[in-house]
Amino acid sequence: MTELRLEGVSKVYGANGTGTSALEGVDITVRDGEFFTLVGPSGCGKTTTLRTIAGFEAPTDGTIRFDGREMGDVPPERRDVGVVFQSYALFPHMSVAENVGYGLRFREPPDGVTVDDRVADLLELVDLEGMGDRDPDQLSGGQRQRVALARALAPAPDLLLLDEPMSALDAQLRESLRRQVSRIQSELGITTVYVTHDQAEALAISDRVAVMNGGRIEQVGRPQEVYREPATRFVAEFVGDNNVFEGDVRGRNGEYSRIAIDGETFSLPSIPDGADRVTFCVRPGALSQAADHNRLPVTVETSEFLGETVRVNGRWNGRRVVLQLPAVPESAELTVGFAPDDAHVIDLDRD
Ligand SMILES: Nc1ncnc2c1ncn2[C@@H]1O[C@H](COP(=O)(O)OP(=O)(O)OP(=O)(O)O)[C@@H](O)[C@H]1O
Repeated sequence: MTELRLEGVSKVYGANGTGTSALEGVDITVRDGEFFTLVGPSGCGKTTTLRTIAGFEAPTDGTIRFDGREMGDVPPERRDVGVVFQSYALFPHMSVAENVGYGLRFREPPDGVTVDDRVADLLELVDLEGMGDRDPDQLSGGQRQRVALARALAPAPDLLLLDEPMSALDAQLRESLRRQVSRIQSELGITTVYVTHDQAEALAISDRVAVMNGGRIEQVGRPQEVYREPATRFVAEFVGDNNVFEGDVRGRNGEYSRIAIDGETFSLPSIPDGADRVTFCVRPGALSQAADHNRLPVTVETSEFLGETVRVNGRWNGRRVVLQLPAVPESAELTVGFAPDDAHVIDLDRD
């Protein structure tokens, strides 16, 4: 099994590196057996990162190592990497079994088993036993992606790379495939890098997540860390709904700091001396009408019924505010508050 390391990896497309800068100094360590996800908006460099790991693109700068071994001169077919792309990319004129067996064209099956046995094992692993004789066009989208996964896993690669493998599927199928991928990954214990623009999917499926933006890594952490303790404003706003505020630090009040925003005073957990400005965030679920601290009046603009809760979009002094309430509010004006400990400080500045 394999540890993957990216050290200062940059990529500039175009002749002589004069075109688009897609990656800027990306440092990532993916631990042996880990399910690691690259998440970020369209164009942030996720696919480019995956393609440089696979060897389909050469980095302009930096180093990629598998278990300490530099991959610079190693071509893709000698990297022991299984890749699954967004589109199914199955061969339409080959049966399901032939598609899976195609993964073994460069390599003998592991442990001396026959190709047929290996293909049968893999079809069982992806819950497609008995479907080997079908053509790809006799399968659903989810089943085709499972064939693609079986094909990638056939030669027992050291590393599995998945580039938005579920994005062409409907929501229900996506969730069921997500559970299957998760089960298979932990059964095999294979080091996996997964790419998605869907932050909810990233949080649900990963051991750790790297949030990318503009070719850079904004934060790497466990899903709970990235969600509860975003390191940057971008992460706070990209991962789940959030409210980000900026205020002036106005001294202490016991164990709390006093913060002024538009002349109103708020209490936050104690802020280190020397900071004049603070950027902090409060999750929608932490803003409640019952809270008696840090109250702010909100003008409701839209309400979205989500089943268990209602997402309310509103404004406070011109700022966008998102609330998560148990029911659609009865009035267009309401006051909510938050407990100081529910605020997370993102950034501190001096004037
Ligand atoms: N072959 C290429 N030639 C030139 N520029 C490219 C090429 N591939 C990607 N880019 C550019 O590099 C940047 C990163 O693209 P990349 O595909 O890695 O992003 P992404 O995060 O995977 O986006 P998406 O989620 O839309 O697939 C973008 O600005 C893109 O336009």
